[in-house]
Amino acid sequence: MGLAGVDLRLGYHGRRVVDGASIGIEPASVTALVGPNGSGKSTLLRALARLHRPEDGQVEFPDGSDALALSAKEFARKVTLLSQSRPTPSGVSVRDVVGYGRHPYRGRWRNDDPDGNTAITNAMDVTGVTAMADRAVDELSGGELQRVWLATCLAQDTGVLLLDEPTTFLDLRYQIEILDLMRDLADDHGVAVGVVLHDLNQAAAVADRVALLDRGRVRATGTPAEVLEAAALSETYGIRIDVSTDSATGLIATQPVGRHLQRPALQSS
Ligand SMILES: Nc1ncnc2c1ncn2[C@@H]1O[C@H](COP(=O)(O)OP(=O)(O)OP(=O)(O)O)[C@@H](O)[C@H]1O
Repeated sequence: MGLAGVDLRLGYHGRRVVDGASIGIEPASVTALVGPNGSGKSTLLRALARLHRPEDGQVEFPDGSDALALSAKEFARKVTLLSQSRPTPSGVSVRDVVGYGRHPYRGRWRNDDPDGNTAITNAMDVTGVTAMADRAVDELSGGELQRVWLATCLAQDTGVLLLDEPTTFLDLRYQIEILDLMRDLADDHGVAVGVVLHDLNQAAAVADRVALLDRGRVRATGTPAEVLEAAALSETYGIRIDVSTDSATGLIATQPVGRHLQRPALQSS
């Protein structure tokens, strides 16, 4: 299961912010969306998740079927989005919030969802929130809450997982764990992962494919080595960005260059 946006035109109150963007979120693969603030990454991801209605263009599954034609429940069994801003419910336990992820499987009866408890337990386990299962979500730190929302998405058990800046608020350990988790989901479970990342080095490390957005258009798509290229990045972000390849790992490393790097102490080292 994957998902594609084809020639999407998206805007707010008549102002066009994404103009003819096409992007494929492939199964068993991680696709990273990168680009400057305001380039349209979140809007594009929200359109793929059907939370932003396109003015033009299609959202479709790999067989060409129209994702906009499914019922809300059918769509929610296939695609989920970890978005940047979700209102935090007050007085609701972590376990119950993670259980929200099961809504597409629940009907009128209690035992409509035989896989529910296992899905909830697994999702809490891999995101490291099991120990806080009985705490109220409005008492959690930003990073803890971020992991609970991720667990909610995982409990939804979809073939397409869209993540908008999932490492924001997280300490280094959980940033790395979430990148690891994305790879595991793609490699071991065939999930199509689409993720907005600001850290280009994280994008280079985790993604199979990168899409570089620039003022509402997809400027380049391809492997990290093809897309994370010094001239294109420097022009897109409006600062000098050096790019190198680690000879041992083959990983792309990007280094934005500012005056703070030109201090004598750094230059002599
Ligand atoms: N709810 C909204 N109403 C009006 N304009 C919006 C709204 N949300 C986003 N925009 C505008 O749409 C454009 C694209 O925003 P979007 O959030 O998609 O960019 P982004 O690349 O995700 O940015 P960032 O890196 O800052 O999160 C911006 O100019 C933004 O001001």
